[in-house]
Amino acid sequence: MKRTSVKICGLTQADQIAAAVEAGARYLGFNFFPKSPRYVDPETCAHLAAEVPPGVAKVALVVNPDDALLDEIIGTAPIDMIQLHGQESPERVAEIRARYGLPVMKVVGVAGPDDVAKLDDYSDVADQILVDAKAPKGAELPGGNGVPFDWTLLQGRHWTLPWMLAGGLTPANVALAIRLTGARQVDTASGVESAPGVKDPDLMRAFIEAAG
Ligand SMILES: O=C(O)c1ccccc1N[C@@H]1O[C@H](COP(=O)(O)O)[C@@H](O)[C@H]1O
Repeated sequence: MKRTSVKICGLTQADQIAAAVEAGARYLGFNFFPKSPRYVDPETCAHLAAEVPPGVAKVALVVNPDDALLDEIIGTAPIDMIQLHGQESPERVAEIRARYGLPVMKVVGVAGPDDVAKLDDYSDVADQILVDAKAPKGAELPGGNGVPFDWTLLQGRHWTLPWMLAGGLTPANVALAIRLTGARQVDTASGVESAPGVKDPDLMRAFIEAAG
């Protein structure tokens, strides 16, 4: 029996989805950030989403989205959850949650204790929190950089919302990350790829097995 729920993020091909589902992923992320090597458009996402069985959540990853983009995504593809990976304020998170009636996972990038404290700002407006590494200075992407943060920053912290750990997680380090943080949900994008945007079935299987 699995103890840890795994999200695999940035799927772009039907065969990758089949492999992720087969390996036991509970969440699949579709990336709508145009600069990402994992980008999909809403139409492509709708086709891919048709391959996802019930019980596996289809998550739309967006960065500081306006309503027009969200209207297009939600109106085109059967999305189960919205992942907000930008600088969305608590007010904007609440607005998006109310407008679409979908669960919202707000991402907070962490590099130090002040960032960890920011997680509390979202406890009344989001459904889940995703704790990611803060993007390195000058990085083109706000996430998906394969960089971990100091996991001990989360030790002794408790939140009322369900939360997920991300940031540079790989088959080699995910068990340690879980042990140090107590995470029961983990997310990976680049850590299970053979090249940027190309998910590797063996790495996805190894990641989910190592997460336990
Ligand atoms: O993966 C991307 O390209 C991406 C682009 C823009 C925002 C977020 C992105 N990915 C998310 O970042 C984290 C960590 O990724 P990694 O495992 O370090 O590669 C994860 O939540 C992805 O969903």
